[in-house]
Amino acid sequence: MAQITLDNLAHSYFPNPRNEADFALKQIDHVWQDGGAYALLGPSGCGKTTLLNIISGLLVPSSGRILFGDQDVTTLAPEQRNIAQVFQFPVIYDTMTVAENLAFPLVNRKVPRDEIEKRVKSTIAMLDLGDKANRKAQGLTADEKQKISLGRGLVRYDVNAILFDEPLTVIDPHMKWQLRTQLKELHREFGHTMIYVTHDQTEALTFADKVVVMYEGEVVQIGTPEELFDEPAHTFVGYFIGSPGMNVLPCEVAGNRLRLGGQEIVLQRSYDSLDGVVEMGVRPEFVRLSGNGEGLPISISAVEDIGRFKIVRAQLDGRSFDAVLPEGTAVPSDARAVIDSSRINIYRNSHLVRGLGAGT
Ligand SMILES: Nc1ncnc2c1ncn2[C@@H]1O[C@H](COP(=O)(O)OP(=O)(O)OP(=O)(O)O)[C@@H](O)[C@H]1O
Repeated sequence: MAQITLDNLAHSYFPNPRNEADFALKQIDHVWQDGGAYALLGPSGCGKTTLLNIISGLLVPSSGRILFGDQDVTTLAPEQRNIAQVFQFPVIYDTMTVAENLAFPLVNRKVPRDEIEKRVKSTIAMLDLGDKANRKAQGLTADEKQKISLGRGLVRYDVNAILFDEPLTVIDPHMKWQLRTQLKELHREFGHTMIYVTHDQTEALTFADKVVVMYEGEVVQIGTPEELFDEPAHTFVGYFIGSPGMNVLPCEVAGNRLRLGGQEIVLQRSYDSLDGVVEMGVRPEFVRLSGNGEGLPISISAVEDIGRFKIVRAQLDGRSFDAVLPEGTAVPSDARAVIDSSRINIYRNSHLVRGLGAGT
């Protein structure tokens, strides 16, 4: 296992990139700690696969270096990097049995026979493929084939890292949860460095200790699930994480005063004068509704009862604005929105501004 360092990395698929937009991966500096469980999360086209392929060696970056420990591996081929990779679709041998498929990466590396037997047996048990061990892969379902693919990554124990590229896409929803939990347990037990690419926030947040959020070729935040929820570093993270996402509204900020919806809110922190586009962000979970005239005027367009909570869809200052209310909370007919000021984040040009100290 190894720490993986991305040093000044950037990649363009164009031979002569002319501007930022020509880069699928803008400049990235990042260290993946040895033994960490990371998720690489972002929408389609943000550069996740490009980054993963650079780490695995399928792609040589246009600039920058990649290090495993102290070794510069930037130009090394995938087979020289000692990495296991699991792709979106099964990569297995149809004519081999399940057990033979799992043994294959170990046989290739000349692992002793009794060790191979032990590893294959425990991988089969973990993936619940016991009754299929001696069946040819050919006749198995897509789910089962993908489980073998996962197994071929997990059966190896001496790898620098295991990379997963949307590995559960073809897996049945119920099984997804089960496999994710198993991956997490495995990580706890063996401590491999794992990098898991997904565009699904639930997958990322349940699997990873640290989530790396990408947007338009850039890493916009690296944090624990809690950090991404409490203090999104970029408005995109606010939208993308959480369901519904964070409310983001243009506003004016002076010192510790925020003006929104024709009213003033006293903030907990104070801000120097902010130029550019200034916005406030607050999670719908930190908004309550009042029926006594307190709070900001809103107009409610829908109330969705989800069971354990209600989502109130509204407009505030001409922008969409959501509130999440606990089960059983009444929605007043002339409701106004009361925002927990300690949970307001301030953004300048989409990036979080931290502000100073507690407000007065
Ligand atoms: N081989 C290629 N040649 C040219 N452009 C490419 C190539 N592969 C990817 N791109 C472009 O690079 C950008 C990043 O793509 P990438 O596949 O890394 O994103 P992604 O986040 O993995 O998306 P998805 O979730 O859809 O796989 C996209 O604009 C894509 O069109």
